[in-house]
Amino acid sequence: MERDSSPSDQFHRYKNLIQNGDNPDITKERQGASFNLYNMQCFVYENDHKLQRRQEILEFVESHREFDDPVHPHFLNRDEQIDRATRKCLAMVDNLDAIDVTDYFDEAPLYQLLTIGRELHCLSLHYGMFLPTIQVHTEKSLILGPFQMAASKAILGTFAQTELGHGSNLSKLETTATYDATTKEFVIHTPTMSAGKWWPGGLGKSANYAAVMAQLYTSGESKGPHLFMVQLRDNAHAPLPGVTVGDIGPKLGNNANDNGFLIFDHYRIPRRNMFMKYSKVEADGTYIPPPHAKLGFGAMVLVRLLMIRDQTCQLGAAAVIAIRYSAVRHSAVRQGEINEGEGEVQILDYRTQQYRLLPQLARSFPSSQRMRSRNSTSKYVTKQINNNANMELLPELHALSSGLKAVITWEVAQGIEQLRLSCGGHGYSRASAFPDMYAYAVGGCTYEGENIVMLLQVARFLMMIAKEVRSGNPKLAEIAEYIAKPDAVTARISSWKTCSDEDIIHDFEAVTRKLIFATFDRLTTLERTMKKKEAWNACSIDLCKAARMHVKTYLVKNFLARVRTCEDPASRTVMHTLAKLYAFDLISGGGGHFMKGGFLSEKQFNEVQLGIYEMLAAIRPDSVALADSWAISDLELRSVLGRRDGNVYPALLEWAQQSPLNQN
Ligand SMILES: CCCCCCCC(=O)SCCNC(=O)CCNC(=O)[C@H](O)C(C)(C)COP(=O)(O)OP(=O)(O)OC[C@H]1O[C@@H](n2cnc3c(N)ncnc32)[C@H](O)[C@@H]1OP(=O)(O)O
Ligand SMILES: Cc1cc2nc3c(=O)[nH]c(=O)nc-3n(C[C@H](O)[C@H](O)[C@H](O)COP(=O)(O)OP(=O)(O)OC[C@H]3O[C@@H](n4cnc5c(N)ncnc54)[C@H](O)[C@@H]3O)c2cc1C
Repeated sequence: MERDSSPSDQFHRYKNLIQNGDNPDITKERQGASFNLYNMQCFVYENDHKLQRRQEILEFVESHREFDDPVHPHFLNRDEQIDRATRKCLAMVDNLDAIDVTDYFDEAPLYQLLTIGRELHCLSLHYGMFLPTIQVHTEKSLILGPFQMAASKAILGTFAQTELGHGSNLSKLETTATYDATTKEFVIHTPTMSAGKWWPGGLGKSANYAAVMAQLYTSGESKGPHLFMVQLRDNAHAPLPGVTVGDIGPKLGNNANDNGFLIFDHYRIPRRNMFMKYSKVEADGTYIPPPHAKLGFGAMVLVRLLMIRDQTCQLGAAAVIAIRYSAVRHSAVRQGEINEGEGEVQILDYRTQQYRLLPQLARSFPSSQRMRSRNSTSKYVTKQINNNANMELLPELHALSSGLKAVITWEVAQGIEQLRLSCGGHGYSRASAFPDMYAYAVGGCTYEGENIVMLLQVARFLMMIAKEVRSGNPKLAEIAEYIAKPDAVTARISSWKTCSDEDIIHDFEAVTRKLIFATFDRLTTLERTMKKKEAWNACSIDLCKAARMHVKTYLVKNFLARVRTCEDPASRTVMHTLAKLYAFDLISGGGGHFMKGGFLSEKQFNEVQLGIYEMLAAIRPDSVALADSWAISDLELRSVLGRRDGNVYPALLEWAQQSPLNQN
């Protein structure tokens, strides 16, 4: 039987209805902004040079055909996804001149987003961890060879640390590297099933080398986990004898990445393949320890810092999508009319919708800003370690990177989910980009240090500071100076219009201090009757709460400080309101901590709630322009719902048209 019309015909009939030009609602929103978009974008990206570089990189990618996608990636199967990502990846690294490759925080991630998209791929670990491991852990005199080979892709590597049985607890890893002084080799071995490496990205099919974390044994003694450079596959890419390797199968996301497993059977590598910048094994087997026991974990610290910025940008992009969509979407049901009879409203006008969107938008700014200065802190710390063997800043950097990683990846993942829900049914479609964003972001809560485990590392640092403060002889890191300030009995917060930045900071610091000392007192009391580790476990929920609050206080202080540097008054005004919304929303969410002991009165708490509602109304007219201030191109956003021109419905039809089910 002949059909009236194919899906394709029907689609083309609709396509004729596509309007030319931008959606009028979104244009009107842009015209109503209270600030100059360019000035705001310069503030967000710190200067116009960075903004200009974003545009140049976009133009470069758009003008190179090898970055095109003949088929929309959403409609590919896993093999095709891996092929596509690999092809793009190679094109990307063949054109590295387009970017400043040393700019890990801005240009490199942007370039990758524009070329491949939002997912880990076959070379993510090569560039994200293998190269940094070589940089951080190879002796200066030896670095050139391996670095050049890795940089030129003569070898492709991954970072193989996690095992089937142990991921967080590095001290219990089971893979062994036993030094044989007679042959001057290490024997790498997987002694049990749980010792098999599991998860390393790019290991399944792509990598021919790995930085392998293994327990070092020399002269019959165990020396703890150390890193080794291990060749896994030969020139024909077949696994070498003694190496069993493969892919671990599909995951929640990042399926273009071939995460893999790895088993060693008494596999021998030369002595020089141990990464010996900090600790060494001499030819006769003598062990030389590192200047600081945890220097071997340096590459992880660097990647945690990189993740913070990258993940925050995902939240920014998710907020852009949801805000733009909320400006073009109208509520069609009668109860959706705010004033009956006046017709449908933009969903952006619902206060509940603003409450879903704007705190997430606010959340996306502070951590992205701070990462720029964290970048210089990490460079400074690395320099100190390299030049002077100065380890003093290491605990601070570890606590800060672990804490920010844990708080931000969690907030980003939750934020993306909230923003997805705010887009109703269309948020559930992959066309929106939310499912891919969420899958990417939520992985960050686990990899590079499971979030709770990371918070407990921050708590260790805070308990150490609390102990020093109580002993009256504190040696305080900059991020912890407030812990030694005198107690405050009452909160200062008042109406959002009148309360100062100092008032907000005062209250955050006071509440965090109380939380830290209450936890410290509970811990020390329990330690009188329990073993230390049992007492720690009994207190661990409070320890995590204190750690989270410490990180949030840090973020609030830095957001407010950054806003003060904004030179354009109109941009500063709206950013300041956004920073206050961020702080007030945190107080509202953490009300229990603030109201404990009557620190924040009920009247003040009501002011906070009312302040949030009023700030939502104040920011509402600027919300689309604020989303635009992220300066994210459509290619980077990869979302039908978030397109700049707001022409969502025809684009959704066009996207669905590519489904293989519609091809016959
Ligand atoms: C593009 C890139 C994509 C990335 C993809 C993902 C790649 C990966 O996931 S790779 C695998 C990542 N794995 C991890 O992150 C594992 C997480 N676990 C760890 O880091 C550790 O086991 C950890 C920190 C939890 C505990 O370490 P452990 O040796 O047991 O130490 P612990 O006994 O708790 O603490 C010892 C001391 O060392 C300190 N310390 C621990 N780590 C560090 C560090 N990195 N730097 C400085 N100090 C540190 C602690 O602060 C503590 O100090 P103190 O005694 O003064 O309080
Ligand atoms: C997408 C993805 C990519 C990855 N890529 C790599 C890679 O390239 N290379 C690599 O080596 N690894 C990689 N991993 C592994 C990753 O680093 C580990 O999964 C991560 O470190 C957590 O370890 P785990 O899986 O053993 O979790 P576990 O430690 O088993 O955690 C399970 C639960 O136990 C809790 N827990 C564990 N220890 C404690 C504690 N001391 N106190 C309180 N609670 C605790 C955790 O909070 C969590 O709730 C990847 C993982 C994912 C998901």
